Amino acid sequence: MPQPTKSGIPSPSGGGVPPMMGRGPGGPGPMIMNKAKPKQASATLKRLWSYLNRQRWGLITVYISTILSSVIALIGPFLIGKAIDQFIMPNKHEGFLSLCLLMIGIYVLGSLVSWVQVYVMTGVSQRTVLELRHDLFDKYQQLPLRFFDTHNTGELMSRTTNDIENVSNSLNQSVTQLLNSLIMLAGSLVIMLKLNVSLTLVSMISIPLVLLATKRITRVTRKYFKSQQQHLGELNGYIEETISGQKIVKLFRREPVVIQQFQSINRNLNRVGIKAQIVSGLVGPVMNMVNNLSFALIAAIGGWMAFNGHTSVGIIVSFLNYSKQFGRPITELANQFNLMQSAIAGAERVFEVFDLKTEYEDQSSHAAKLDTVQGHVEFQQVSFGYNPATPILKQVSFEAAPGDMIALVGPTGAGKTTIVNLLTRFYEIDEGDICIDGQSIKEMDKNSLRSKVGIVLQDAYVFSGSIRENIRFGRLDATDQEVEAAARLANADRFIIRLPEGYDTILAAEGSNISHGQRQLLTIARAILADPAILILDEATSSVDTRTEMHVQEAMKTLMKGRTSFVIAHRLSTIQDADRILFIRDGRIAEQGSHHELLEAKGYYYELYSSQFQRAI
Ligand SMILES: Nc1ncnc2c1ncn2[C@@H]1O[C@H](COP(=O)(O)OP(=O)(O)OP(=O)(O)O)[C@@H](O)[C@H]1O
Repeated sequence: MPQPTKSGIPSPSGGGVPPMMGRGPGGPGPMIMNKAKPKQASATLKRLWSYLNRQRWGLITVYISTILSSVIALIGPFLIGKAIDQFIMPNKHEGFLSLCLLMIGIYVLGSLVSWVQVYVMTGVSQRTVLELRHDLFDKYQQLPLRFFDTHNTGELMSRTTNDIENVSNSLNQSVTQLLNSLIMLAGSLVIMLKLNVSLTLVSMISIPLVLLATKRITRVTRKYFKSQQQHLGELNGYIEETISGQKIVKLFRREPVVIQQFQSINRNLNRVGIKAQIVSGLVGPVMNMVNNLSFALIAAIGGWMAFNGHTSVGIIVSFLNYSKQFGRPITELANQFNLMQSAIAGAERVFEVFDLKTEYEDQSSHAAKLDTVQGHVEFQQVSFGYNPATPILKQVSFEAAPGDMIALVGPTGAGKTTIVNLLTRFYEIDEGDICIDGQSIKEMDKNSLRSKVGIVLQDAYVFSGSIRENIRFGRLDATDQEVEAAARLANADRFIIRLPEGYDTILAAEGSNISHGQRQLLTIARAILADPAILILDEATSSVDTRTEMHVQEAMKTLMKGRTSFVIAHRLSTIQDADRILFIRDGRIAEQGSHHELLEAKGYYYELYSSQFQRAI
């Protein structure tokens, strides 16, 4: 079972520059986002709508309650006008109380319906973002490692949290308000036309002004909102890297540099944030100004008409109320369009990930599922580069018989890890072929292939959770007895039973409460439990003490028994009895043979061996 790696990027070696200094989102490779043509806002909205529309019944309830509350709001001013013209002006008391009670009843009902609308809409929008978050996380699990090489963790987290949160906030308000505004607009217009046509025409002067201003402002706000989200992603990425690399930051006393770099990213975010807020904040005052001007104009003209007996005071009061109601939805529509820009910006960043190809997309539905694997592995003229422009492996060919132990040695950066990365199809080869038991891995189902290949990485990765859960990650249906048996075979049992909580000890994030060697033993136990036919071992002997090293070596030997194993060896002492040693140099197999054959050949291996065991020769 392949172990999850945090990323495909080789872990920082602790050089003079902390890992977070140069790396940001983006970089070379074909899996980069944000380079695609900017999506049309309407296409994004349509996609967002398809998510929202999955809550059909909730939405229908929202529509009905919105229509009801809007109609109730439309009836109010009509009744006020009626009260003035029929009761107050003629000084008539009979029936006035009933009208007042009717008005109170209608407003109470209006509030109740609004509450239902808010309640249901909150559920609808929350479920929508729940699905969005689920689909995004699901997508992350299906993207090839290449994607994670070029995007940093914090930035991806930002998409899952901030961007989706933005969508949620906007959806919650916009859907109901948009509908409400449209109904109010249409309703007010119809009633106003009925009340007074010329005054209605005066009210409509503001519409083109509002439309023009909204169009201008929203275009700019969407750009700034998206930029704000991008900068926030960058900021989160930087925080994540700096916190993961705290040890190195402290060791190299780079706190001031890190703070300074953070400050620079923070300022950029602040700059864009201010712009986004200022521009979007313009909408309210601009709309209010237009509406107030139009209100004053109607009041003046209407007042003049009432003085001259062209219409009644009640009608003018009703009309003024409607003209306010007519102006409000226009302002709100403008505001909602503006707010929607933030949702669109967030959704665009989420959909960008959705549009990436998963690593299973090219896989044919007839891809072979492996049953039992003997473990015969053959590399045939394999060439590969992470980036097509820089080939890393060149024409690599070798063969391993079932149960063989193949050691890969050679200088750093020669391509040893790359060779094993290809065996699990973490990356696809450019040329040549890799066959397991005579069948090309290209034709195999990836999951099935990976279930036959176990990896124990140098950078032993454990999850937060109990020790038992961590070992069981190798095979989810394993019983407690099987988990413990695997731990015993891996020599991990000794340290586990000495812990106060034993197998139920909870490991902190990334296993920081146990030692590196212990983490390694756990990952060996995990691989034993998974029982793969083929094994990849990235030897980690440098960071553990001699006793632990002995335990790790012993456990690895147990693990390798009866399996085809590929061992990336850093110390040559451990691989002398390998069936074949491949000396990798500059992406090619420079030499291959047994330990003795290679010593006799007096080539690269001999040189390396001599430098490590000068006295032994
Ligand atoms: N994910 C990646 N994206 C791009 N280039 C990579 C990636 N991983 C490795 N490389 C490059 O590929 C080359 C081979 O790296 P690889 O990790 O296979 O070397 P290695 O022999 O395992 O080295 P080491 O002994 O230091 O682990 C190096 O030049 C490295 O920079």
